[in-house]
Amino acid sequence: MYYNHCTYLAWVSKVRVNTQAVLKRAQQIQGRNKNKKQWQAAWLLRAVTCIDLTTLAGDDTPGNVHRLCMKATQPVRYDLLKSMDMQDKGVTTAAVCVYPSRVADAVKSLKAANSSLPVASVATGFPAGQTSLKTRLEEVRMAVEDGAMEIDIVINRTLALTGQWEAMYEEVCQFREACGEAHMKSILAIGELGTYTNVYKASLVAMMAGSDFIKTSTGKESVNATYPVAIVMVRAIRDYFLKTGHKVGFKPAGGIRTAKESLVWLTLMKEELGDEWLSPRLFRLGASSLLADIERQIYHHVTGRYAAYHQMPMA
Ligand SMILES: O=C[C@H](O)COP(=O)(O)O
Repeated sequence: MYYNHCTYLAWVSKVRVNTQAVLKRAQQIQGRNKNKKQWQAAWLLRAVTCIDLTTLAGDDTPGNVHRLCMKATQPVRYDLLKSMDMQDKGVTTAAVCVYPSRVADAVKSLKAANSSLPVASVATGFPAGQTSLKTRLEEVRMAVEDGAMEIDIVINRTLALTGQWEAMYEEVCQFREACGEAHMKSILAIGELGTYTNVYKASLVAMMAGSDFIKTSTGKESVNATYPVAIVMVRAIRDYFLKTGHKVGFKPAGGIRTAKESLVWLTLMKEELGDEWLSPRLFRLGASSLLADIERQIYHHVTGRYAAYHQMPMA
């Protein structure tokens, strides 16, 4: 057990979220992105280092996973990095993220490239989580066995929506155990949780059960990473830290496509949780199509012109 049962149940049952305050704060944060132009490239590079570069498609093959891995190891064109004197700083994304059946391909590609980038894998019946517990646990173990160092589990929304928080806690504890040494990120699938109060409660339960990160979405729900939901989740992280001393990371994911959005996410982390949450140890951006726009903005910063997407290697 990661947390005293009775204390945690009492805490979860008392939770109430003030929706108006959350919406107001989210609005403020979006207007707060006033990074000075000369610092923007540095912030964009910071965003790159926090990306879990993702492919989660039915037509994933060893070939496109290999390209993804190569892009993750060299996410920004060498000439652009050189112009910013960053070519020797080892700029990579934080991880690559793939389906369990593609973990071995990603591990092989990164190893061949002499890269120590971690492979993350979604598991536990991603995205819906509607398979037997036995199957979900086995999936985690197999992904770890294939070399995944990070596992993105999906929580059981049925348990959350029916208020079975203790049962959810027990399940996530079992996922934690199945992960072994691998880091565990718990995906709440906020688009299916109904209320902000449920989002806060699910965040608490996931953290109490030993999650290293809590993550907004699978990218497959109709509502994914929104700023109001992020406020609720990062406040839960802050409250949990103040109460227990444990620092849990945050991963917004799903529908994040533009450099501008990545800057808002960084601002949100800095203002709500502080500078320590601005590094890949405690912050990730889960995204399949964000890097191209960031690289274009960096190109613009360096050259004063915008590049066409085809001028950037696959992102
Ligand atoms: O975990 C990552 C998400 O699945 C990525 O979603 P996205 O394809 O909308 O960027």
